[in-house]
Formats: sequence, structure tokens, C-alpha cells
Amino acid sequence: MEVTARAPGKIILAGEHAVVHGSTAVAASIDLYTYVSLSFPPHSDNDGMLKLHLKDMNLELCWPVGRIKEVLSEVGRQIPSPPTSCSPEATKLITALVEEQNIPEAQYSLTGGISAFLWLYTSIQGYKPAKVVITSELPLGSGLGSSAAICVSLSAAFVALSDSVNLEHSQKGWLMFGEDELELVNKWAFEGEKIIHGRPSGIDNTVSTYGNMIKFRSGELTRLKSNTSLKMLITNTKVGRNTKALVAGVSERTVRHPNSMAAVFKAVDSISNEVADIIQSPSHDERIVSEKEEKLGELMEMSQGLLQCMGVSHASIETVLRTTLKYKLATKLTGAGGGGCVLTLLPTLLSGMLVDKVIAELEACGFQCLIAGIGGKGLEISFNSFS
Ligand SMILES: Nc1ncnc2c1ncn2[C@@H]1O[C@H](COP(=O)(O)OP(=O)(O)OP(=O)(O)O)[C@@H](O)[C@H]1O
Ligand SMILES: C[C@@](O)(CCO)CC(=O)[O-]
Ligand SMILES: [Mg+2]
Repeated sequence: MEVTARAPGKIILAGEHAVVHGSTAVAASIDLYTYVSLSFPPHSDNDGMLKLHLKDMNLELCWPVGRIKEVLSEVGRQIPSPPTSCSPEATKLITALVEEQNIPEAQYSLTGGISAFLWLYTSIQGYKPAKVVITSELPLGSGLGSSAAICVSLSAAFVALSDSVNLEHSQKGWLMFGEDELELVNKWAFEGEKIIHGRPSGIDNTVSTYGNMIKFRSGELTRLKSNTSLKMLITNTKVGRNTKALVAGVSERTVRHPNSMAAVFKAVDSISNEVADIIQSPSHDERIVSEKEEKLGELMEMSQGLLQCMGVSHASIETVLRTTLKYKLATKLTGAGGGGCVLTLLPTLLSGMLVDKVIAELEACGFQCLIAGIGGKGLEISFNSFS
């Protein structure tokens, strides 16, 4: 028996960073996924190993489960356990297990994801030998929620084959979890995000789990009933960055300027609520659609200005802004910023020829453009009984 879970990436329309400090944010899933397959070896092949294959990176890791048990039993926890944070002590032990694998320096940024894997697997499945294979359509560390998508799909695969849920394994095709399982997976994924991000708000794992468009504030999810079909150009500046460091940088700025930053976060909160209202308002005819797009564009420009205030823009992002402004198009960064991906609103009436021109100009700067489907399904799982 094998299970595959797939979880989508996301874009943030308004509210990144401020959401970590209690403001409202609006996010939508995109149709690019991370896939995690989990299988247990048949008795005859049981070599007592936990294997992790990061296919895109051509990286295969392997631990004797006895070794993992020996190291992690020091933290003395209940297994399987309900969603629990990885304590600093457990983090140290997991880091040691990851370091034993001699990961090449060029792939060292993957250690966050690998640590999250070890914590989630051992907490949900215990010390059973297994094989886990991961592939992703998302660029890593680029603002499209790759860390959340891996945490959601890992948690889902582990939960799907755990004794705590009772699922019919003979069903074919992609299936959706029930509400209770979604909540459980989302909680586990949040614990994984903490290992990768340090201080996540929970918006990325929540939108990856539930899909569609959501409003999110202080851990509270509101599903938006979208009346607006949005088309966004996503430009990947290909400038690498790390969400943990950027989130920590905004917190440090908040400590230095508490009152000014509180005003910035309040402004972001208003913008996010306005964005959510516009998305949910009716779109009767072409004129109203254009008015809504104009307002959303303006709010995106305001968001970008405030993200600049928080210190998370980047020269590459400013280049995208300048380029799209020539075509009177609104642009903002998405996710943690500092490079990574940038969103440009493509109004419905914009001609295909003009879109091609903007893309050609951005790609001439060395960026990579894509148009993803927005607001689709969240987490899904699929069983494969080959043995
Ligand atoms: N497919 C994957 N395989 C292994 N590790 C992964 C994978 N996807 C994400 N990660 C882990 O997540 C890290 C990237 O997460 P990070 O939060 O910095 O960026 P992001 O999630 O892509 O962007 P944002 O948080 O701004 O949306 C990687 O460095 C790696 O540790
Ligand atoms: C930067 C941030 O707000 C969004 C990253 O996609 C971090 C978070 O909310 O966890
Ligand atoms: Mg992330």
C-alpha cells in the first residue's frame, strides 16, 4: 500500500509579514503542488531503514530506524502523539540526525525541510521502516509557500496511513480528507513550518490545506466566497532568500520602532480587509469588473509600499515594479520578499499581445514568468495498492 498526498503552493494578495504580528492577510492557493508518497516495505524487504528520496534534488537519505529511536527516545514523548511543537532539545537531536547524512553544502538549505520530515514522521508514525519520496512543482524559497506545501503533504501522507484515521484504501483517484483530518493535518503542518520558519503565522499551511481563497488573522481562518476571477502574472526574480531570516528582520525592526510599525501593521490590516471585501463583492458586468480590478491594483501598490517600509523589498523586486509600471500594471511582492516571487495583476481586458510584451521584457532581465491558476483545490490524497 502506498499513499500520495499533494498540497498546493500559494500567493499572498495582501498582509504578508504583518499577519505574523496580528494583522489580517488574504491568500489563495495556486495550481502548483508538492507531492509526497509514503510506502511501507513488505516483510521480506524490511531492512529496518527510514528512506527519504528528494527526487528533484537527486538526494537520497537513509537512517536505520533503531538509530532514530535511540537518539529521539531521549526527549521522551508519547508516540503517536497529538500535534506537538519540536522542543529546542528535540531540534538539537534531529539536527544531529540530519548532519549524520553529510548533505552536500550546496543543498544545505534543505536541512529545514528534512528536519521537519523527521519530526513529523516519528511523531505520527513512530519508528517504522518506510520509504518517502518527494517531488515538487514549486520553486523552493521563492515566496510561493514551498515550505508549507511540503509540511502539509508530509503530514497528510503520514496521517493517511496512521491508525488514527479510518479511510477506505480501495477508493481510486484524488480524494479529499474530511474536516477532522484536515484540521489535524493543518495543525501538524504548522508544527513543521515552525521548524523551517521559526515564527510562522500559519497562513501558508492553512491555505495549502484548505485551498481556495482565505482571509486569515491570528490563527483564525475565513473562507472567502470569491466573485472575482483574478489573473496574476507571477515573476520569479530567482533571487534566493529565506523566510526565517526575513520574518526575524521584521520583528527586529518592530522592536526598534514599536509605534511606527504598529501603524504600518494597522494599515495592512485595513488593506487586507478591503481586498477581501472586493473579492467577495458581486461582478455583474464588465464595468464593475474593471472598477474592482482598478481598486485591487491600487491596494497592491499600497501593500508594496508598506512592505518596503518593513524592509523586505529588494532591488530585483524594484526592477519588476519599474518594468510593469511602464505598462500601467500594479505589482507587489508575495510571500516573504527579499527576492523571490512578485505578483502583477493582469486586468481582464488587457490584450494577450501586451501580456506577451511584458513577459518578454521581464524575462530579458533574467526573471522567469508564469501564470498559475488561482484559488483551486487544497490538499488531496490518493491510494495506490500495487502489492
Ligand atoms: N520539496 C522540498 N524538499 C525539501 N525541502 C523543502 C522542499 N520544499 C521546501 N523545503 C524546505 O523549505 C525551505 C524553503 O522555505 P521558505 O519558507 O524559506 O520559502 P517558501 O516557503 O518557498 O516561501 P514563503 O515562505 O515566502 O512562501 C527550503 O529551504 C527547504 O528547507
Ligand atoms: C512572511 C509570511 O507572512 C508569509 C510567508 O509566505 C510569514 C508567515 O506568515 O508565516
Ligand atoms: Mg515558507
